[in-house]
Amino acid sequence: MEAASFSGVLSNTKLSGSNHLLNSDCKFSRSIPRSRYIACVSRHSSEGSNDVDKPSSKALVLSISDLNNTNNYSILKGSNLRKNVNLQTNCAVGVCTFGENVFESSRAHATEEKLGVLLLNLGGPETLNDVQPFLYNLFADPDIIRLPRLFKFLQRPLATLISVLRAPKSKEGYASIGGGSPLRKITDEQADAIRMALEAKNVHANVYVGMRYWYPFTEEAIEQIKRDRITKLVVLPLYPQFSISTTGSSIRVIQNIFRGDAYLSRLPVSVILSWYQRQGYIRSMADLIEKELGTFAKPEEVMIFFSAHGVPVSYVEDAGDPYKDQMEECIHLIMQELKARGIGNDHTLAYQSRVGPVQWLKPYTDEVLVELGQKGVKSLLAVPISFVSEHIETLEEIDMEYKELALESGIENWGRVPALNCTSSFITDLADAVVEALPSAKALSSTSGDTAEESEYDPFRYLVKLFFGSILAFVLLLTPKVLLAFRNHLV
Ligand SMILES: C=CC1=C(C)c2cc3[nH]c(cc4nc(cc5[nH]c(cc1n2)c(C)c5CCC(=O)O)C(CCC(=O)O)=C4C)c(C)c3C=C
Ligand SMILES: [Fe+2]
Repeated sequence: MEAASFSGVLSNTKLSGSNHLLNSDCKFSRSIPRSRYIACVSRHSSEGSNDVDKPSSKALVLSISDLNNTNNYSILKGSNLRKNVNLQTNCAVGVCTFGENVFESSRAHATEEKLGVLLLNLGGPETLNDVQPFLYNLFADPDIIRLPRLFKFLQRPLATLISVLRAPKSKEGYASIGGGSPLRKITDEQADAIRMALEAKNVHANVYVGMRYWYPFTEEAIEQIKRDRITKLVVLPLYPQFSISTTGSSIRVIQNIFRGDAYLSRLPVSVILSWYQRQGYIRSMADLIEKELGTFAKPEEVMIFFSAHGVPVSYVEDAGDPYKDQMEECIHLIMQELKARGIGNDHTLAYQSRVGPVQWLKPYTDEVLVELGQKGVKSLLAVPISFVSEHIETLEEIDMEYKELALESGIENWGRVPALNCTSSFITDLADAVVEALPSAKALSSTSGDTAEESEYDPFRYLVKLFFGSILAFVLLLTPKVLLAFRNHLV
């Protein structure tokens, strides 16, 4: 097989403003400078191929640009990003390295290499008391509530308002699955399993877990990485598909921390941006689906129902989030794999878990379930596809809410594919992804120089914007339509 190498640049520019994690007892309630980043991944290989594991000769350039500043990814739309998403189909793993083109790559190490793997995940409340502060952290993330620049100052008050309004409904959900999220436990188990799978390949690594919105926070994991004097790091988000709201948000946090730290900015790092196209993952998903189909009396009549976590349409259409394209590609690859095994069931994709009064990716899971029931579909297998661990949206939303809705709508036989969790073929594949990412690890910038945005910072302009922004926000928030929308969609 032709060897492929990945190279890229992940450069950032500091902006005025700050991010806060403000849950009451969070150790990291400190200002973290915001940054925007441009991540480019290019791939070089001398031979093209359609095989998932054999990269084509075209360079892959995946750019993620200007998250905070323009609040959109529009400069990528229709050009690089669309092209790249298609190219990524043939790519074994999308790897991004920090700073390669800009800064000198890491020199050979005189000291012994100490490998670290940082698993990124969302995090979830462990008790019902954690729910509101967890939601606060989530809604305070500018990659989750994407406010226009003029309204950025409303991020935290809005996060407080929405988290307080949403908390009772969320608490009910977490109460019904045992009083908290299983995410931390499962992710710890996955970390352990990946460490052992690497050991089996004679690769010795410390594996860390960094959550975006709850303990152990990404900041804590990075502190530990520093204490352990890791000399090379692979960052592996536990989201198969890239979204601004998941992998994008976590990478931004890492970048902000790394660029301000002398040790970290010199640490060679590879970031695996997405891995939904890896054969090991596709085959593991197909295995689970095949096994679960076997539990139905008439497996060939079962509708395979992929239910993906939704994102607001504006992420995809205005900000260029590749999530929808990657999701469709991912499902195509799984269905291809099933077909190769002689399984030709009908399938469909819908999006679940919408929050708030904006348009989310369609079709919506609840609406499609009703339609399928009305059309006479009798057997349905739900496949959660955005996430690789059991969590509230599989255990409560799919297993309870959607199941009930499906049965009410005329579907008689219901099944659900379990999350991959620690499935060994899947864990082995993630370990392979880590090993493949190692050669492209490069150090992030050690230069921090002021950026255009910083030098453009003008306190007078800021105050004027704040003044008019506040008036506009006040008027908007009091609009009966907005108030009603909040009430209907959050509680
Ligand atoms: C409001 C915007 C949200 C976006 C955008 C979003 C994207 C997104 N989320 C996941 C995965 C998970 N989300 C989880 C919980 C969760 N997500 C949101 C909101 C958005 N998610 C909320 C408010 C919550 C809390 C639960 C609730 O109140 O409904 C979780 C569960 C964690 C757990 O506790 O078990 C996961 C996992 C993806 C993959 C994604 C975009 C692609
Ligand atoms: Fe979510």
